[in-house]
Amino acid sequence: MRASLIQIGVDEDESIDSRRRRVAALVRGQDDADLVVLPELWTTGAFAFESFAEAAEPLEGPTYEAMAKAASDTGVWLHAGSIPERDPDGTLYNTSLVFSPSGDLAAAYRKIHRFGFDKGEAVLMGAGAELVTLRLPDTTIGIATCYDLRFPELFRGLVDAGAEVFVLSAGWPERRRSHWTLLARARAVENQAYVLACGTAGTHAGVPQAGHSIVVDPWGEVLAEAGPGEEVLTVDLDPTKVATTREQFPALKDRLLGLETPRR
Ligand SMILES: NC(=O)CCC(=O)C(=O)O
Repeated sequence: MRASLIQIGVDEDESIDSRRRRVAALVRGQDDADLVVLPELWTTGAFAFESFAEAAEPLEGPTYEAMAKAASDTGVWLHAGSIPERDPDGTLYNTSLVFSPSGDLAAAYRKIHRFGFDKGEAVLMGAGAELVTLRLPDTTIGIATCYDLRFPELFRGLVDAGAEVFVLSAGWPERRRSHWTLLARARAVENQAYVLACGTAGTHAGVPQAGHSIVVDPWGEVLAEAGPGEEVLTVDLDPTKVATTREQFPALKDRLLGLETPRR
């Protein structure tokens, strides 16, 4: 299974419309991939809080339309990153969209852990309440967004729901890049799962982005890591490695706490 993570440069000198067209063209260039992954809130930038309300879209808004078409034109599964979604009741959500190769919406995930403590996303957006997994032809993906990476219980929940590959869109800042790499590897090791973590490059709202999108295997080895700029990171995964790792080193079976306590 080939995955391409498109680490988009998100700077303020490019309009949202122009970036949307550019990203659609980048997706269309990945026709040898099975799964293409985009970052969090790449239309506005994850830290451009002031622009969320104005840029918010209904679920089936312009980004949905452009990405559904890009997925079907290219014939790939497309995790289109997240959009600032405006629910019909007016609430904003940080919502990730996944399209099938025919351009149908296969999954939508509203970010559960909102970043910003008592400001920014944490006060401007509502919290999602549902874990989301999706069966692809060769594996089951579990979806998470950026700050979620700090909450291991979310990933355990995804494992209990069958996830073998975590797909995480992010807009992670350079300031905390060491946490990004460490946490991506930790989530892979503790869950014996692949982690595909796609971030942004560039600077928006005065916050330099970390880049360094990363793919980690179920043993915690880094298979590929991007640099700081805009880049496409392509990697071949072997989904059977998840089951093999879990059989050969069955630590997940020794869980004693939680909802699904195995008995041996
Ligand atoms: N957009 C985010 O969720 C940022 C998360 C972050 O900066 C951190 O966890 O550190």
